[in-house]
Amino acid sequence: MTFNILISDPLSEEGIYPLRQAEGMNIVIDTNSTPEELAMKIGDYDALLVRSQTQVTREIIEKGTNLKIIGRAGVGVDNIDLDAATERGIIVVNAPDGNTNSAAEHTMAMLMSMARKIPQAFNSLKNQQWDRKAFIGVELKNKTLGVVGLGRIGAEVAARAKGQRMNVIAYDPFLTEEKARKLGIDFGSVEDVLKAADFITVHTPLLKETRHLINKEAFEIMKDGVQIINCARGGIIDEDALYDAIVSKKVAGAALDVFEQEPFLDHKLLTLPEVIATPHLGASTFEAQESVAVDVSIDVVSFLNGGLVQNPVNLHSVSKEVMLKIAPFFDLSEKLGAFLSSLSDGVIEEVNIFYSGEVATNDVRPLTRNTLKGLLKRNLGDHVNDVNAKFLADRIGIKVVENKSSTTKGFLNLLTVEVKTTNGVRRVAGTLLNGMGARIVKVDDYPVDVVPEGHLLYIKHKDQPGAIGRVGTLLAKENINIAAMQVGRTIIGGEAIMMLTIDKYVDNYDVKDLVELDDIYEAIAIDL
Ligand SMILES: NC(=O)C1=CN([C@@H]2O[C@H](COP(=O)(O)OP(=O)(O)OC[C@H]3O[C@@H](n4cnc5c(N)ncnc54)[C@H](O)[C@@H]3O)[C@@H](O)[C@H]2O)C=CC1
Ligand SMILES: O=C(O)CCC(=O)C(=O)O
Repeated sequence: MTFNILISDPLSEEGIYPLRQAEGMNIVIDTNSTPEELAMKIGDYDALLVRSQTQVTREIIEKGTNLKIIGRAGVGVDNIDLDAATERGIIVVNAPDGNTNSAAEHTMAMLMSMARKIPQAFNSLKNQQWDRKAFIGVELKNKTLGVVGLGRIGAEVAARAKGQRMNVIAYDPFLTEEKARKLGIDFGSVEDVLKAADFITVHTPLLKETRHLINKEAFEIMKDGVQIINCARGGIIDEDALYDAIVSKKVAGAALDVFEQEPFLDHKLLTLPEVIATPHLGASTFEAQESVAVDVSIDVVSFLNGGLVQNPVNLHSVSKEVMLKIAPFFDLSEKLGAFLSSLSDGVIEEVNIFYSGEVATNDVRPLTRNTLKGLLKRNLGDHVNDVNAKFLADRIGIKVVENKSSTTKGFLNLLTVEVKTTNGVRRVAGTLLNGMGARIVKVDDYPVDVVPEGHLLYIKHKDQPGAIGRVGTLLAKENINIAAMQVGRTIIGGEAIMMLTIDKYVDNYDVKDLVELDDIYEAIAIDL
């Protein structure tokens, strides 16, 4: 099988080695297309690899009819319409660790350059001026660095600033007093950080909550003469407010690697001598570029070959150890969902999934997604996958509830799926038998022992002599051969079920005559 891979931003050639080495990867590097051209050709590709320049808009994603995976060689995914990708079942992966060090080093380079006015002094010297008075800087030692966002990069910057003998105060929604103490830094609210700092550096993603986090009001509570760094994302700082704060001398310096609109050639902030800037170079080192390209290439190859990914962005991930424990249940969970999609009728309102036994001690969300995939595929088609199954269930208005119990009767592990529809409740339970594979062990309240694969027939009947014979005779007339059969009942002479494995595909129309027979109540074809 051959996969077409489009690389639309410059990626490190060494970094894409895992792609080049993998079998069946047809790699096209095209970094010059306009958005319109990209939209025209994206339909030919299975995977798209980008850095921050390509805007992967909803339009491009919707035209990517064969697209299965988008790889972002870097951290920020604000250039990718994640909702559109999720809706279409396209997985987005990134490379969150590969450029942390480079971005932290760039932040420190910007901090020091700004504090000592190095770019301004260099420019002056190039203009043949030997001016030693205009470029008096400030020391970092004993000054306070305020870090807003203490994630991977923020934490690295904080550690380096301490090496410069700075005091560090940080705010991050996940930062506790204890963690701060361990790192040897102070912690406080955003306001505390803004009020205390001589230098402020932001390291959050650009989100609704962080857009213009540093705005006019924020500048007002800062110390006079504060200096600001943004090597995270344009838009976290309100550029108009920053301009005014510099002009009014509230802010003595700004070091910017990222901007609200990129790329640009003219920017009003660059007319101010207090501002130094780089064109989004935080991750631009050989090491970082190789590392991020390797990370996404490995994920793309693995995913296209049916394997797991390390850094999914629009899919909840679990650790490798958990994945190893729950992976044996993947197929069973999807089959239980598929079984119920045939067994139940009416509009699905609620899905309850009960995990019992050892499996329940793990994070089972990937299994829940798989169950939903099996359940929804019959009506929504093959585009339902791990990425969009939960999204689609939510959109349709299906309530999904996970229930866990570490004990179970009889089986080491038991997965029970219950579907409530406008017509009632149906339930199926399955397990993995040691060395014997998956089994369906209960349908509604009836115990059975059925291998969940192939063409199955579920028949509900009265538990009395002759019922099985009548079913066999009618199926023989239709040339439907029975390969295996299981009968389950709760009380003698009451209602019972037959689970038949048959040798050919049939649909409910093919078996409609069964329910005309005496004492046969339901006959449903189930294809797994
Ligand atoms: N200039 C460049 O070339 C590069 C820029 N970046 C950008 O740097 C930023 C940080 O990247 P990482 O450290 O890898 O991300 P990360 O996910 O490790 O850290 C982000 C932190 O921001 C925190 N946060 C979220 N909302 C917040 C809020 N309202 N206030 C304070 N903190 C908040 C999060 O809790 C998290 O700890 C991202 O925007 C990323 O895109 C990353 C690499 C290179
Ligand atoms: O690809 C790049 O150079 C930008 C890196 C970046 O901004 C990120 O990883 O968030």
